[in-house]
Amino acid sequence: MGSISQTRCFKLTSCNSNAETQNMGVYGIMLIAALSTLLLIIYSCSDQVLSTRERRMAKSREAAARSVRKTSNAQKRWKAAKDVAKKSASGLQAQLSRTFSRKKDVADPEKVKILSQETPEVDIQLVSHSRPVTPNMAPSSSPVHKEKARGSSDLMQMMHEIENDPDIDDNHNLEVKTRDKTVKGKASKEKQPETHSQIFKYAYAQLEKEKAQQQENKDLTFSRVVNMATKSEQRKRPLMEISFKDLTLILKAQNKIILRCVTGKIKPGRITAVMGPSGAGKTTFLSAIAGKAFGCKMTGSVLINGKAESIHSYKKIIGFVPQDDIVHGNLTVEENLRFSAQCRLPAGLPKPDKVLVVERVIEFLGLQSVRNSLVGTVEKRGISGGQRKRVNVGLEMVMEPSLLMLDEPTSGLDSASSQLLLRALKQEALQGVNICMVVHQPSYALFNMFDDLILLAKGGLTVYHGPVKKVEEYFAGLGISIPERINPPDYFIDILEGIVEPGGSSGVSYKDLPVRWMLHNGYPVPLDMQKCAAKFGNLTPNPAKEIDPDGFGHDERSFAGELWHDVRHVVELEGEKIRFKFLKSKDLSNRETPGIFKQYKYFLIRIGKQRLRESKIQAIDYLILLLAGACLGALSRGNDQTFGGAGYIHTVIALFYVKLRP
Ligand SMILES: Nc1ncnc2c1ncn2[C@@H]1O[C@H](COP(=O)(O)OP(=O)(O)OP(=O)(O)O)[C@@H](O)[C@H]1O
Repeated sequence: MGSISQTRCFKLTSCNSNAETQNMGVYGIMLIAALSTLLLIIYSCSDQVLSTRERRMAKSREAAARSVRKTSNAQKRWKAAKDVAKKSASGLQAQLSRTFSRKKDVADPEKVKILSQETPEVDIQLVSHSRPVTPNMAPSSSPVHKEKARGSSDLMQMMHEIENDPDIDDNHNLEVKTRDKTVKGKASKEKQPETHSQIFKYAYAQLEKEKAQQQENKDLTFSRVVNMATKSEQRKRPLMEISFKDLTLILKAQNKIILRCVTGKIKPGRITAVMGPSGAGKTTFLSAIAGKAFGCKMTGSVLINGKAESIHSYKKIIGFVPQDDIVHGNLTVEENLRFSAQCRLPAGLPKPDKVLVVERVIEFLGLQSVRNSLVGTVEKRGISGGQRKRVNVGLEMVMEPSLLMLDEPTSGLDSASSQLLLRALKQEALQGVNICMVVHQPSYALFNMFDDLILLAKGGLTVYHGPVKKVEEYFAGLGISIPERINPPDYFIDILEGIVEPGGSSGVSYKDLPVRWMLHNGYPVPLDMQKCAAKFGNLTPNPAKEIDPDGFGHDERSFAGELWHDVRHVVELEGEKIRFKFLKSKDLSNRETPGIFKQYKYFLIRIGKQRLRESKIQAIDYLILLLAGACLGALSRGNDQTFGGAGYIHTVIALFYVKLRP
């Protein structure tokens, strides 16, 4: 009698096919074990791959920075020594010429007159050292004189050599010697630095040079600084002056006016602050200038460099920093900036110059200490709020814009961080960038760092637009003087909010201020404001078009009519956004950014990095899924009739479970 017990078959090749005895469970367990191990490896090593790579890069960058710093310090010491040598040389000259003249006086009183005429020539000859000192000028008889003259001659020789030494460059045109080749400044002209270390040496050398230049500029007049800035080696940016006339914006959905009759100009090389009470239309104003006021009907005109062109034609050289974050939380500070620079700087710009731009922005914004830190997400904390704000601004600064608009970049920052940001923006303005930013009640120190001010009242009306230095004078002219120990911007906002009654003899109410501004500049006053204008004895001969400030066309609509209006508005709004994103208007920016494939490549690299950083979370997800699948699979055995359908269902349930996980 043979045994009826079945032996389990583990080896597929030796089993009868489809035999009941095939033990597939073992293969399942092996597969699950292998996958779990792989996921555990990913979980524990994914961060390591990136961080090891970053550490290596950081090391080579730091070495490059150290080497450049060392060279720069050596040059500074050399310059100082040269200055001292120059000083002693001129001291010696003065002494020599004094001695010569005295000698001549004593030796030949007849020649005093002639000598006094010739002395300057002696000096010139000594300084230039182009000709030997003639015997009749330098007495040769005295050994002391001979010694002095020789000393002076040697010194001048040395000076001359220093001046003409090609290896020593006053302008810190640093020569970066690497193991295999020499990388000279100005990468775009010379041979390109190739390795990571060479590129950083080049970038840091340029930065040192710029710093030295700034140091020299400190003592110069403003016009000379501007002159030098425009002559500097940094690429010149096209200048953009934006003038706007009677700019009025009406919210289509609610037929509500949110900006009214705003007239003025924002200029290149200046920082304009837009201030006003909450809801005054500051963000709307910025959006209108940037061509991003979606869902609004805009009237009036916006001119670019005096021409009626579409602002969209300059999209590539306009930076816009919105109130909300635009940074990627799971990238480091440097990666965020680099990605923005790669996609938005001119395609033809050599890589070292792109690195230089990023390094310059990191330096300006004081982000060196957190350059390798993750920006951070809700789940994973990263850099501080203030640093995050600065990275937001940096994302737009690295694209080297000509017009930079910022919506409340200093909100939530302490005074020191705000000033640091403003100083960085001042540097940008020196490059001819037109900067316009919304600020909320800045400190007095910060307020004085702006060049121009646009003060808006509720309803989007202008109260003042002009230099910051003249705002107090203007209000004083209206009889509004700022009380002592009160911060002027705080006082203006309090008046415009209606919290504080403007003092003084004029009896001006905050509601009168927009009309006063219109009358002050001779702008046409809208009909509905004429009554107010009459109070001040002025009526404009050509009043502006009448608009109902609280909206217009309050026609009663049926429910269907209202629904149709809303749907049409939503469709129009989306259409505007799509047109803005995808429709190409004539490009007048004169900048060729990387093509679609190159941008896609950068995008893939960025996504790859982000996924790798998220892989810890993903690995846990898949591990849970795997274990859930294994447990549920074990409960339901597949056979020829069901094809393991129940197992699939359980797997789908497990997948849902994983995806629903917070
Ligand atoms: N798309 C929109 N939909 C509805 N209302 C809008 C829209 N855009 C602007 N507004 C309204 O227009 C007015 C001005 O808004 P805006 O954001 O420009 O003000 P703000 O001065 O920047 O305010 P804050 O200082 O509080 O940011 C507000 O009353 C706002 O509600």
